[in-house]
Amino acid sequence: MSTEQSIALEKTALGSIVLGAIADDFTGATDLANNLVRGGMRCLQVIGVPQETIDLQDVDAVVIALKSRSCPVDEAITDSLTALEWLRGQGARQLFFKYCSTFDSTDKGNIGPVADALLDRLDASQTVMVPAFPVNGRTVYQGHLFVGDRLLNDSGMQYHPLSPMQDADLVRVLSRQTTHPVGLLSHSVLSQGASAAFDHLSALAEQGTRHVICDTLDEQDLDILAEATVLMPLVTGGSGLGQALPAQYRAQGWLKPITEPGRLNPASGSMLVLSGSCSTATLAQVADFLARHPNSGFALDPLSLAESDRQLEQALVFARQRLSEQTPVLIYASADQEKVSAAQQALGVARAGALVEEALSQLAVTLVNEGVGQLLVAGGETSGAVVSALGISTLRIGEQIDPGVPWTQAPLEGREAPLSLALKSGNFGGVDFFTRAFEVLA
Ligand SMILES: Nc1ncnc2c1ncn2[C@@H]1O[C@H](COP(=O)(O)OP(=O)(O)O)[C@@H](O)[C@H]1O
Ligand SMILES: O=C(O)[C@@H](O)C(=O)COP(=O)(O)O
Repeated sequence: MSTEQSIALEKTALGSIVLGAIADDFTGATDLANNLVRGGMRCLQVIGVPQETIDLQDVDAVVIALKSRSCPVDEAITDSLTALEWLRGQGARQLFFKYCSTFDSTDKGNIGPVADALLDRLDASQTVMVPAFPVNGRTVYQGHLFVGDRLLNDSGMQYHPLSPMQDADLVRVLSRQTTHPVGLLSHSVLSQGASAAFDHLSALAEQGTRHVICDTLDEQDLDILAEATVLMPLVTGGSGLGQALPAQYRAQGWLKPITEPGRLNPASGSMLVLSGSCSTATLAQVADFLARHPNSGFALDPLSLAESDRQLEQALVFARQRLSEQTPVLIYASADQEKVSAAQQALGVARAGALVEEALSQLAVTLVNEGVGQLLVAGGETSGAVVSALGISTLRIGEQIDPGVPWTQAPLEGREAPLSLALKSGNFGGVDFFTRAFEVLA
């Protein structure tokens, strides 16, 4: 650890929580919170930077969910720094900047600029970049990100509506987003263990290498990385590292023995799925749901939404009728690459996305008010829009449905029973996710 790192650590080592995390989207935040809970931490997820005092007495980790993945760079930096200051105010010993396991970003950012701003504010000289999430097939080798057996740029992510990933070489991708040197911790070093990894990071820090992309093939590599980086003021990456860090915090004596995660209240109310994700896994989940539940799905189209409110009203009528039959209902804008491109060409990328997010948010608010109690939202940006519209401020983490996606519960103003809510990352979950999720809850 460099002197700068130890000074920064000292500054953040005074208070109660162990880990403070800043997630660049809501599904990513839930994914990380889920893995921290699975690692034995008592974790609270908050939506945006809390404006009121929160009781953190029985909390080891706070994950702040931001909607900063696809917004303008300056906004992402400001929001992330505000979150950082709040977390430091709670005494976080380590900070974690959570982004997507598929490194979703553009040449402008926001991963590089936000990481730089956080490092500057912490007076720290280096951080690691560990996007891998092996249990969901995201691995990194020689700095190249794989999804299953495909390179990132051949995985479907090259067609993402907001952050198309057309380059799998993360050193090169990040080098376009920062003026600082980007290095690699290769698997050949990692396989020699935590002290070899630590020495390599220190040597790179001495040469001025600020960001280090880390190869990661499996859970064992994540354990090694967690051990090598536990004393860094700031780590960055996907939720895989989040599952490995708690054991290291425990080894440092920072955590109490493993606690049973608290159970959520029994779910109640009708079942609704809102999907604005166009990722490959979601498209298959939509198709599977429609095959299992004929006549229980309603498709939204941004081109129609742009014309008038008619389609939104029709969706509402449809949902009300089906929900009264006590079966899960799906309302989706999820569409294949061709349809998404057509909408984007006609309306612009931002407007097409915003129309869908706005429509799904309005439906969520109305239908939750009318009795939906079990809500599944597919898509990171989509979840950000829906959860914000519902005015939710905190989430308790419950049972995992599939790796990276737990059920959560959120208190809602003016309502006795909390809302059961699952926020599904675009590419996570088995093909029958939209059906099985409700069975898990039952
Ligand atoms: N049919 C469509 N045409 C254009 N954009 C769409 C369509 N359906 C959804 N979108 C937008 O695509 C984006 C998908 O992003 P997101 O919700 O983060 O999903 P994922 O988790 O799969 O990345 C959202 O902004 C959403 O509003
Ligand atoms: O790390 C991951 O892959 C997820 O936690 C995540 O951030 C996914 O984002 P979306 O696919 O946009 O939901």
